[in-house]
Amino acid sequence: MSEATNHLKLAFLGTGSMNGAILRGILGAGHDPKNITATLRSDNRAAQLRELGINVLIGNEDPEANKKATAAADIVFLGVKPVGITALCDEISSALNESTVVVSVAAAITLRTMQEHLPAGQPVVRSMPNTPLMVGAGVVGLSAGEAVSDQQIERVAELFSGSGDVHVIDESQQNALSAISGSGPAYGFYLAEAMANAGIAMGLDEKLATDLARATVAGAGKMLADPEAKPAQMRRAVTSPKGTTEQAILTFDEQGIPAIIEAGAKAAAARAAALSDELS
Ligand SMILES: NC(=O)C1=CN([C@@H]2O[C@H](COP(=O)(O)OP(=O)(O)OC[C@H]3O[C@@H](n4cnc5c(N)ncnc54)[C@H](O)[C@@H]3O)[C@@H](O)[C@H]2O)C=CC1
Ligand SMILES: O=C(O)[C@@H]1CCC=N1
Repeated sequence: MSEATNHLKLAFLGTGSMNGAILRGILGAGHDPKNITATLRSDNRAAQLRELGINVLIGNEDPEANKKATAAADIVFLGVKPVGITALCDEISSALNESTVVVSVAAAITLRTMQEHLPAGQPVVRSMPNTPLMVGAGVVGLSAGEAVSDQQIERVAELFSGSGDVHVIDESQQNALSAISGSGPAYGFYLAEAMANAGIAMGLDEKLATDLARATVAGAGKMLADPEAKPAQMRRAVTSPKGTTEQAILTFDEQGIPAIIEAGAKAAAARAAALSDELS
């Protein structure tokens, strides 16, 4: 991380699963914790966050928490649920400097919707991160609003790039990206869950079955982390002709697993499109 980026003051408003993961990724990449303020609604997880050396403000104790964090920040990450984003934009508008970059991590909320609830000309970035950022293995898609300069989007990209792959994309691709990499960690966990249950169904005890599934999906994921990795080729390397894996893959294909995964991803993207309309 460059010195200039390390010195940026960051505010995380609504520090739950996703903003918490981004924050841990950024700290893991070496950002100075003293330059980070996180807000929470209640003090449930405040102690945990304070252990990271960052400043924590709690909304229930200080109604100005989000505004105070915003006023001191160069970049503000909005990490509340999609339904809460426009109210949060309204709440912080008066505390923003004209050069403060507002980055939303919310699914479905468009740049246009945010811009309508922020001062005219405010630089806004729509992002779709994922939780593996917290272990330095994340993915994020970024789309810049009209007022964002090249330097501002580069700074946001640099912040994320210490803990994951960054893709700057057209906003029209955000829902599809969200359906693959935003929701995708849940698909990986779902696969591990289903594999563990299959082991139990074949008589393994729960702990052994879960350990086998967890470590195997994690190991495959580690191999896939190589940017040159080719999933289909790697799958074939495990699949001996007339061997055991081949029987599993044939069964998956016969039962339509690839089409089921496509249908699931399309359903996620369609939900994002519907939410965009509902919350615009
Ligand atoms: N969980 C995930 O894997 C991903 C989530 N997202 C997006 O991240 C956003 C947050 O989702 P999660 O982190 O899963 O939810 P979460 O419920 O874990 O986190 C939201 C946090 O914001 C706090 N909060 C709500 N209103 C607040 C306010 N006005 N001021 C301060 N704090 C406030 C809540 O108490 C909670 O701690 C959503 O918009 C979602 O679309 C995006 C990509 C992946
Ligand atoms: O399920 C959700 O709405 C969020 C957005 C992408 C992943 N989790």
